[in-house]
Amino acid sequence: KMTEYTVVMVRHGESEWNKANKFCGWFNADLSPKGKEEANAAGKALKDSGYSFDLAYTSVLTRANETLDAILGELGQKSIPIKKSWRLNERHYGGLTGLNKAETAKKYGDAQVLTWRRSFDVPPPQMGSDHEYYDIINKDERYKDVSSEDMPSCESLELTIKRALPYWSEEIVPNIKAGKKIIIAAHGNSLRGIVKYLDEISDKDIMELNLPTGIPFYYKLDENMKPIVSMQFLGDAETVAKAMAAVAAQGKSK
Ligand SMILES: O=C(O)[C@H](O)COP(=O)(O)O
Repeated sequence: KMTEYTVVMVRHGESEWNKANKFCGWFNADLSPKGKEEANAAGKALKDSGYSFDLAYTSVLTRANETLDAILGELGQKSIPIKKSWRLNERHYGGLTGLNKAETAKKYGDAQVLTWRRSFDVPPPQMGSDHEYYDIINKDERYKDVSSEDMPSCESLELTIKRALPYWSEEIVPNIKAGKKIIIAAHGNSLRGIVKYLDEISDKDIMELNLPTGIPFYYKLDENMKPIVSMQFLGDAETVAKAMAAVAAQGKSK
């Protein structure tokens, strides 16, 4: 029989800054009440489908951590090991952090905002040390072990992939291959990076992918980590499509 590994991924539930339609990135926004419900529902959906996990991965951002906790709570699996890494963080939104996405589109145009949000290699403007959120992010204890070379001031998807993939390949993959059942609770763009890599999506086609909040999806991978089954959401197709379209629309002026 062919070796087959299942890995589950989930973008955190709606955050307070998703709700306010603000560029968030490395700002540590909390889950909104709706986001907490989404996280619980994600856990229930996984439970109903018979999932259990041996090991969980998440970023160092509270919205992803709390989503994971809610899921593991629903599964009755709060005691499995949880590994956190800044390498699974959302992409760093640089100078855009804290700006309203629709207002930014009004000011700079929908095309510019689409480039900032979804292009492969165009980073947003840098976050300077005079930025409102610079100290809050850069002096945060959770980054005390991140070297100054690794600490971003803005990230394109390409740069996000460059720091997320080593964690996937060197930390997560060996545990998948060891037979551990794994869940990764992370972010729209860090997960888009992993998905792009797994499915070999082109730099152009990845622009179209908008991950919804709080809906788990799974991959089935062969022994070379090539997808046998790609990105299957635990939710009906129409709900998923609507949630994806809503994410895409966040960056439009109206
Ligand atoms: O960081 C953010 O603002 C969101 O979590 C992801 O944003 P995006 O969908 O605009 O890339």
